Amino acid sequence: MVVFAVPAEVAVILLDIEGTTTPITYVKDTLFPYIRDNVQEYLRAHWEEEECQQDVSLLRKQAEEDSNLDGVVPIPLETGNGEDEVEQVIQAVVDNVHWQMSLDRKTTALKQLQGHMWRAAYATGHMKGEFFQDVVPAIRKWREAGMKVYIYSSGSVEAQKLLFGYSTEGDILELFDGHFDTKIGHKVESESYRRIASSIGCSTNNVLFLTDVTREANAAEEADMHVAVVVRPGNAGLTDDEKSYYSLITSFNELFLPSST
Ligand SMILES: CSCCC(=O)C(=O)COP(=O)(O)O
Ligand SMILES: [Mg+2]
Repeated sequence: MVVFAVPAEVAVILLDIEGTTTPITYVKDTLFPYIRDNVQEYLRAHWEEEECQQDVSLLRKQAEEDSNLDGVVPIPLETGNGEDEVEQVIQAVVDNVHWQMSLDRKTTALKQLQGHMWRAAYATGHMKGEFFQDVVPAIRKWREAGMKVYIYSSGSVEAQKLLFGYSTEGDILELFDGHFDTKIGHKVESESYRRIASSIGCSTNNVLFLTDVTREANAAEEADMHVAVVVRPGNAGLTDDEKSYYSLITSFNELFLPSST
């Protein structure tokens, strides 16, 4: 087994979700289809609620920022012109969400709506969060060794809490010291990692970030975090240069903590 020796200065392990703790197939075959199939019905059922209107406003603002992108679907303002107009706006939101998802965009607006939609699906037992089998035992071991463990995902903090709160392993939220999403900044920007360390109250070099995406690893490393790239079944392939540059792990069991015997 290949071993990644965690540097002694590391006190915090920061984890990505999709492709790191959780199979990409779970996200692509369970989480995302639920959104595609249910977004229209969800919007019709919740349209009058403040939370839903806030989600729509954020998506509208994002569509304005995206106006130069190919295929973007603008979301018109509702002027109070009756049910037909509401249906047209809902259809625009549905088309915008489908368009963003076809590109696997990680905008805060899309992720916020998705988090709100998954709430009902988890609470009714329709979905349960899934993890690679090494994940939960390893996190328990790290915590016993005194490590703090945080999540940083493009999925909204609410969506993260649902995934870990309603999972095949039960409610395992207690295993995490905190959660970050794109509200702190995008995962491919190094400033986001500086903000995370500052919010935790440590230096960036006290943090080890585990992710499947090399652009994220690169941004974290630029901020002076330690990184290892996680290679899991179903993840995107790495180039030869990436394979030789990054420390790679295929299981959390390959992390060797300084206190391990
Ligand atoms: C609860 S996370 C849902 C998955 C998701 O929406 C996503 O975009 C995953 O991105 P990650 O940053 O975890 O790779
Ligand atoms: Mg990922």
